[in-house]
Amino acid sequence: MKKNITLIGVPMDLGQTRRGVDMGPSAIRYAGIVERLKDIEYNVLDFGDIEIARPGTIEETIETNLKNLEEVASASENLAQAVSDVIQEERFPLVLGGDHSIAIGSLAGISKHYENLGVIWYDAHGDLNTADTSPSGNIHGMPLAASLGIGHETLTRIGGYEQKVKPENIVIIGARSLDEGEKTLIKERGIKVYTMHEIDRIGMTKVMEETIEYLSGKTDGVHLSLDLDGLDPQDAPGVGTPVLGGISYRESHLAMEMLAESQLITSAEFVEVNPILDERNKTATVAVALMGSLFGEKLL
Ligand SMILES: NC(=[NH2+])NCCC[C@H](N)C(=O)O
Ligand SMILES: [Mn+2]
Ligand SMILES: [Mn+2]
Repeated sequence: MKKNITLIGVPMDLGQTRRGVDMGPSAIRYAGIVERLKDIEYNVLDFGDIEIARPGTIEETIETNLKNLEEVASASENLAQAVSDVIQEERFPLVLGGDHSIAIGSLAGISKHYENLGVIWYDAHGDLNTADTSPSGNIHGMPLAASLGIGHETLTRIGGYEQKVKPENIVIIGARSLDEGEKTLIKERGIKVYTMHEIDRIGMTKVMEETIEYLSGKTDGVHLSLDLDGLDPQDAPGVGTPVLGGISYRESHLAMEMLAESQLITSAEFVEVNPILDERNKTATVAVALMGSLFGEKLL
């Protein structure tokens, strides 16, 4: 992994309806991410935050059931540019959310630098909805579909090009809440998914070994998109859409450590930290600890 990291905060809460997730980047900084990475010898720059328009301030020109579409699209374009610039400077982009809709912008900025980008989607959800299949109209339930080039044009065309990731280059880990349309898409496109069933059954060690093996042969870079709700709500309570029966804190550390060893990850984002719903900044603290492991922190 590269020794230079640039943090990009994305105080976005318009991809869903629970306020507070826009404070995620501050909470993660407060939990000590910069010091943590400097302690393990990284050169860390903090880019600051991407500007997010207040809801309703951009003129609505598109007829749609998607909430805050114009504002999410505008922030995504800005994020894509910032992330792309960081890669151009040969630094590792570490994006701090914000709700998961920001992955649309991250992937738009990252993918043009790779022929065959891999994506690890660590999440309770698939985030594979479109305007037609979404039960909520919340864009944070759509970023993976949009990045496949499926869904509303405004979202699939961010960055000026259509498909950011191929279905065979995606691995979803931790799934336990999928809508019907998402299940259909997973089957039709052949997306690899480790649900909680597989994690319980074969264990996180095997899940990560297989994931690393699956992606290392065919990708020239791998983006980790980690939604804190992939973890069990007991370990990460500060999230807007918690689902019982998730990945434990320990399993998650193991996963990050194995990714660090593999040296496969070339960009990452940690999303859905909502300090208002949290217990004494626990979820941001967990996020920082996981980032430590992802970047090679060791006890001894
Ligand atoms: N990034 C997230 N937390 N996504 C939750 C999505 C929940 C639900 N599947 C929806 O589309 O509304
Ligand atoms: Mn989720
Ligand atoms: Mn998600």
